[in-house]
Amino acid sequence: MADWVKKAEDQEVSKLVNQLNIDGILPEKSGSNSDGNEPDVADPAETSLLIKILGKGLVNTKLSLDIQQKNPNSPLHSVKTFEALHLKPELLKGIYAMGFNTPSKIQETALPTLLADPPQNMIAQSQSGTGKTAAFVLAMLSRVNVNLNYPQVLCLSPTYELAIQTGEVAARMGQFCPEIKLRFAVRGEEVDRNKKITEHILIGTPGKMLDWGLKFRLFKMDKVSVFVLDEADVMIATQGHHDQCIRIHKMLSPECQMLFFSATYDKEVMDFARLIVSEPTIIRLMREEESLDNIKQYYVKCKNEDGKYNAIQNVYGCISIGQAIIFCHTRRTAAWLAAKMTSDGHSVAVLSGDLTVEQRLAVLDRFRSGLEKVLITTNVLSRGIDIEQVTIVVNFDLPVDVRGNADCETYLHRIGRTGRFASDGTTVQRLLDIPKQISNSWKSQNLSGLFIATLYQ
Ligand SMILES: Nc1ncnc2c1ncn2[C@@H]1O[C@H](COP(=O)(O)OP(=O)(O)OP(=O)(O)O)[C@@H](O)[C@H]1O
Repeated sequence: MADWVKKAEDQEVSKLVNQLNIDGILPEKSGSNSDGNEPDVADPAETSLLIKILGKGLVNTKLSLDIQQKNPNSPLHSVKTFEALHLKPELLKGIYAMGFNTPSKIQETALPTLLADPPQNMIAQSQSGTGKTAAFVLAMLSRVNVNLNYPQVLCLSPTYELAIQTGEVAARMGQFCPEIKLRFAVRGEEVDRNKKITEHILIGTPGKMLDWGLKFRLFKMDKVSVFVLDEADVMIATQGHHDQCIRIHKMLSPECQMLFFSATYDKEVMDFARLIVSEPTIIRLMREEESLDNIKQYYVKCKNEDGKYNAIQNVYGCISIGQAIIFCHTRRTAAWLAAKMTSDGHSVAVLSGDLTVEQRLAVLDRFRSGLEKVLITTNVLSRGIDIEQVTIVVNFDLPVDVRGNADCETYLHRIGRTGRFASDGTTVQRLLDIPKQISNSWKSQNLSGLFIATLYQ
């Protein structure tokens, strides 16, 4: 991320954005955040959960895999069918019952390594929805020895909700293997401290796992044979989780198979991975470069928020718009804009960080089904959420990072349909193509702010 911003800052558009009077609309960096006038930031765990729940099944991709092997003794191969993995028949039945016919792109290569004997360590990075969870859950279920009644598999997730999601996949995939016992190590789960844990698989959050394994010694960490660290990128972003994961990792035996999964590719994630996983096979599904060919970008210079509002009215006055998403910097601006647009007769929904995940899902459901035509939101919705029928994206406020610099990556996520972009900066270059010529009808009078609209064709 930091590299990306650096790269972007070197480029003209970034300078252009920074020259603008964005500071004037930045909220104060300190002080109370109860008035909704601070930048609304996305919580990575909540975003991840939202993406999972909203996901419409497997993301099919023709992208190539980047594979690196640290252990030359581990032969690498890929499979085109689940049968080729020689799984227990009950597990195969579970996979088919879930509607999986063939392995996904990442599963083709990851599964043989995940299931190999002797076990191999793995770091896998690929975007949300490409089949990572299904892959490691299958490995977890296949490694269990049901004759040994103690935890053999630990799976760490960053939050309660994400752990439950993984557990549900495990329960469905293992539905024909009732002898495999699973337990959640999450808040609210109480244990009898005088009894050892007998379940084979523990899925939970790092704090609870440390309590059960280290503080109360309810199972032996060094007897665990598979350790899965899921959503490692979100884990790092969650206060304290990084250190707890490392504490757990230190207690595992050197023979334990270490598996590490992440949807992002930042250096920080990779550094963390290297601490946890020795001699890994690294599998990365390259990120797709979003084609911006069918997207036209316009900017309108405006004096202030009222000027931006007039610009929106102009847009609505001169073209017919299906559905629109409007991004604001703060909840307060979002609420102000929503009130104004509503009073002008627009059907408006607001999605900001003060809503629970359930409420956000409800708002998105209504918007997706067309009940509202305008969705006003903040950075809580910048990544990974794809609403097909949206024809215009408006950056009422341009995204800035915590230091107040242009956040070009977030800009790209906002305007892109799926949030999938190349990491090599080529799309940044395309930002320079923002047409300098502005349609007359979009132009408002005294210009100093900036407003960018993106039209899908
Ligand atoms: N081989 C497959 N065939 C069909 N559907 C699949 C297959 N593997 C996974 N899926 C489905 O695709 C969706 C995404 O899979 P999965 O949750 O494993 O991806 P992921 O990469 O872990 O995503 P996330 O990072 O959001 O957790 C799920 O609905 C899952 O049931």
